[in-house]
Amino acid sequence: MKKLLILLLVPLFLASPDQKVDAQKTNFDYLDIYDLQYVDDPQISPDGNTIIYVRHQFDVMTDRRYTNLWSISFSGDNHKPITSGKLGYGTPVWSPDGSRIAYTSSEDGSNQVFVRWMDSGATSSITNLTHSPGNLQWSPDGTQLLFTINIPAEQPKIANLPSPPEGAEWTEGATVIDQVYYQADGSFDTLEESYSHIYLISAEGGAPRKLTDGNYDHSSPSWAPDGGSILFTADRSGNADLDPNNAQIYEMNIESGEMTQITNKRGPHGSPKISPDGQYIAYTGYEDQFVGYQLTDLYIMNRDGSNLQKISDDLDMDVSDITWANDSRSLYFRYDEEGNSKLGNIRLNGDYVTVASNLGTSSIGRPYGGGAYSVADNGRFAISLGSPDRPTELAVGHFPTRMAITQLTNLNELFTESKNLGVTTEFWVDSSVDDFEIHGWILTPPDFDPSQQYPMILEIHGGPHTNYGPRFTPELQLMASKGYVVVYTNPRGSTSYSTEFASYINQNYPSEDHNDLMDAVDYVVDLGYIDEDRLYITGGSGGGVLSSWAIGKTDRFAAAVVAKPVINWYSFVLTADMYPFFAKYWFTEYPWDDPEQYLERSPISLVGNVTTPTMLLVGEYDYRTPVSESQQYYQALKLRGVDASMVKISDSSHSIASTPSNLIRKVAYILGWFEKY
Ligand SMILES: CSCC[C@H](NC=O)C(=O)N[C@@H](CC(C)C)C(=O)N[C@@H](Cc1ccccc1)C(=O)O
Repeated sequence: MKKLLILLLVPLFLASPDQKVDAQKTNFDYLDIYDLQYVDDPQISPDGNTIIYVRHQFDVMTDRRYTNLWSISFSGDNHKPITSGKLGYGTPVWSPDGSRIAYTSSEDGSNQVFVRWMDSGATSSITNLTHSPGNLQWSPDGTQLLFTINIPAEQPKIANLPSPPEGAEWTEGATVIDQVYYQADGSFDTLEESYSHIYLISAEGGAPRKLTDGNYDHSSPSWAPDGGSILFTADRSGNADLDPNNAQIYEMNIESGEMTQITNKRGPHGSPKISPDGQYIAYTGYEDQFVGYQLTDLYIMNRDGSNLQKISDDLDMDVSDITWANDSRSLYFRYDEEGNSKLGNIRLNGDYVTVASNLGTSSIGRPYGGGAYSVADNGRFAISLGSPDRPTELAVGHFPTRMAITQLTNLNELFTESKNLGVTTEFWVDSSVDDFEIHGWILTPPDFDPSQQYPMILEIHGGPHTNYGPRFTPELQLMASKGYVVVYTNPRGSTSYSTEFASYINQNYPSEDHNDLMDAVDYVVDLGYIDEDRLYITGGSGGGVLSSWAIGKTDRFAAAVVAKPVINWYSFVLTADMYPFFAKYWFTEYPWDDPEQYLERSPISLVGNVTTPTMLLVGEYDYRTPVSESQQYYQALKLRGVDASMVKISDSSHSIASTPSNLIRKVAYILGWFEKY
């Protein structure tokens, strides 16, 4: 196994002014997507000696992503598969003594919990569930496992219908909906009303015991170190659907089932975890101000909820994925800083340090943040390590000794050795509106020569409270490999800079984020290698909002592809899957009470200015930004006589990139449209 040493903070990737292509290599192309392999969810054993990780691969024949579990030692030796085949294995968790792992798999046809004894390799499914398990957690003594499943509630019955005569072929029937959430992006069928409940099962199998009840969702279970109780979050007010963002922390005694509510401030209380010494509870969240962006902080409190303290005051970046250090004196956490996904360690007094940078995800789409890690009792850790130049690999380190991060896998070595990729260069530009500086990246084509003139694509991220960064992005690499300079930025509203920057667009979106995008375009055009007659603009979701807004404000773009946009906030909040959240947090009134507020921020209000040839592109089953949003814009453009087309991607939700062929279609239609103009 070849080991690569990576410095703790990898310096930023500056493009050489003149990129040389290797004649032995070929440019990255559509079908190459199927050859990529990604490391995800690395789980280090409690003694820090072995890492189990999830390997993602793609099957060109079935067009599916499949996952298997692999094992490797901390030294990089003994790299071997735990599972194989295309059935899907994931969410591995080590037993506290490191003798077993539990994981989920659909090997038996439906998703079940499996346990594997690591010394012998003996493996067995220990459940026989009718619904998929999640959130697997070993009890501290290793005898039991907690998990959650979604249990359907009783369905409404409004009509007494006659049965068809025997042998008759009638139409399917009707779908009766009376719950608040009846569609969720990613689930193509209408949702059944269901609630997430916590179950306990012996690690050797048998009948599971249901711990929670009622028509409430119970999430994020975790054990107390003595194994006598568990923590979880739930909104048991009875109004959780229409009044989101208000889950509280509960402690339940395992033996008696007695439940105590520990928190009561209005707002989300995420992932509660008890310190190994049993003294504190840590959780992530905020006190709800009913606006779109609210910084997620890290809190600690005593076991009974007293002495609540926010310990992440100095960070000003969202905290997620917390893990107590073994000595109960600090916590590990994930955060994004200036478009870079990081692992940090924070002491109880709020002092924090970066443990590792450049964490990566398994996305084949655009360069959004994220990543995964785990930490052993002795401070050894494993991360999913990203880079702009290759898919995510596995890396390890040792926090107490500040050991340099060591990359253990090189699953994509042959891929990177045989492909010419675009090169990512960072830039900052002063805002033309105020004192903010706007961060962006230029992805230049493999054979880039700055003395030549290139077409340019501005690609805009969604969220809007997310961030792009110098991360591997097959979607944008495909555009670069076809000869485009691709520019992407983090306009105001993006996370990973400051609360002030992210919350600027609270109930004010889109606004000066548009100016930030244009400042970035001006900056890159001024570098001298962009053909100003071939400026193109695209973006998805929130990026669809901003790209349609932009062509209503300027005609500088030769063509636009507006992907899965919101075009009309009034119709959006009454058709989108998460409508209670959007209506209550992104606007101050309901649409019928203040339609002006909705219209003035809707791209449809500017469609009368648009002359730019525009393609709409949307997944046929997009329930986040419904197809009707794209249709409104398409029909308005047609009525105005503007060149327009609309591409509906079959079998696609909002996450078009979750199926490789749909991602390929998305890029091919975007580039096909731009080539026309
Ligand atoms: C609690 S915030 C809910 C909004 C959510 N945020 C996640 O990023 C979201 O879906 N935002 C949309 C725009 C909104 C519906 C107007 C969005 O821009 N999505 C982004 C990010 C994303 C990527 C993959 C799956 C879900 C969201 C996008 O599609 O690029």
